[in-house]
Amino acid sequence: MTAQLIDGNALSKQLRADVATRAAALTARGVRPGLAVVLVGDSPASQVYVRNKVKACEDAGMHSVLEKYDAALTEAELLARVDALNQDPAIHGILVQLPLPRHIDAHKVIEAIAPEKDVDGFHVASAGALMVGQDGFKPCTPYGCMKMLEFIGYDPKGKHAVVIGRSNIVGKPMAMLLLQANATVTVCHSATPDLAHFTRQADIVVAAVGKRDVLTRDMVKPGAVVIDVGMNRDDAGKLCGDVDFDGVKEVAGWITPVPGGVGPMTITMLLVNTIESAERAERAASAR
Ligand SMILES: NC(=O)C1=CN([C@@H]2O[C@H](COP(=O)(O)OP(=O)(O)OC[C@H]3O[C@@H](n4cnc5c(N)ncnc54)[C@H](OP(=O)(O)O)[C@@H]3O)[C@@H](O)[C@H]2O)C=CC1
Ligand SMILES: Nc1nc(=O)c2c([nH]1)NC[C@@H]1CN(c3ccc(C(=O)N[C@@H](CCC(=O)O)C(=O)O)cc3)C=[N+]21
Repeated sequence: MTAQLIDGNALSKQLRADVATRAAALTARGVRPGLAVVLVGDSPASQVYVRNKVKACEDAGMHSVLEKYDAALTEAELLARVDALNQDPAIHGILVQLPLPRHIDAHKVIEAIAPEKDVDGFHVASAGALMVGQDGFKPCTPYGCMKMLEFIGYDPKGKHAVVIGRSNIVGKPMAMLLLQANATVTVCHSATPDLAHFTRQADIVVAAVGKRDVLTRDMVKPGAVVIDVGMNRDDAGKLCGDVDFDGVKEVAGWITPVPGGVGPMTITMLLVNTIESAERAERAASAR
């Protein structure tokens, strides 16, 4: 059996067209949706991602501001910038690219972002809202993974989902969203003794570790949906995920590629959250 591909580029194209329509409508009503992306330091990988985000914004007809700072920027200076963006009515979403240099406390910076502009969904208020089922921004990567399941018409209800990884930005919120969608969820991590024992039972596997070949074909139940969040480089320097794609595609029912899978969906959901934020800001202004 050969798995069907879940095309993150194709789904992104659909969803971004809707974002562009909403952006045009908002702009026509005098509210140009705006995203600020803040990058500290000059890691080449971050530069690429950040440029992609800004370009995606512009393509959707949204306003975007890229603020780049030297790695020596102090925490106080960064907090002051975040505060200025919180006050700026032209900005509806603020993204501070992670990781930050070691001398800056990332938690402190994320908590400084106004929750109504937290389009990354990383603020404790957003995480709390997700946990208790209230309105708030969902983290873009897991949100994008849920959209991919929806796209293929796969309802997680009653299914066993295994999430590999428990970070605050991917694994934990992914587990929460799957739980909300009525899956039975298992979360595995570096202290899980026999990963394959769990993944072999899974109808849905989400790999979010950051290591190549974490999931191989012997670990996958035939027909399972396999979502690969990982972003790694192989020995030749080529981009690859956490999943041994060539092996796993022979047993899985569905699989996401890297590149062209979850990565573009993350950027798409960032645009979706930003447009949603701008629409909320417009409603709040008209209610005043
Ligand atoms: N496509 C996209 O849009 C995005 C991709 N990424 C990529 O996704 C990957 C994960 O990112 P992120 O969540 O931030 O990473 P983290 O490093 O924060 O988390 C990795 C998780 O994997 C777990 N882990 C490590 N080794 C193993 C193992 N051998 N078996 C099982 N679990 C293991 C860790 O366990 P423990 O908690 O015990 O340490 C941890 O929970 C990275 O490759 C990253 O680049 C991230 C964000 C967006
Ligand atoms: N505050 C913050 N928010 C983030 O959302 C965030 C972050 N920090 N730090 C880094 C991670 C990583 N991340 C990716 C987004 C898109 C692709 C992406 O578009 N990938 C393309 C390939 C890109 C390439 O060719 O290198 C693809 O998979 O097809 C990858 C990774 C967002 N992150």
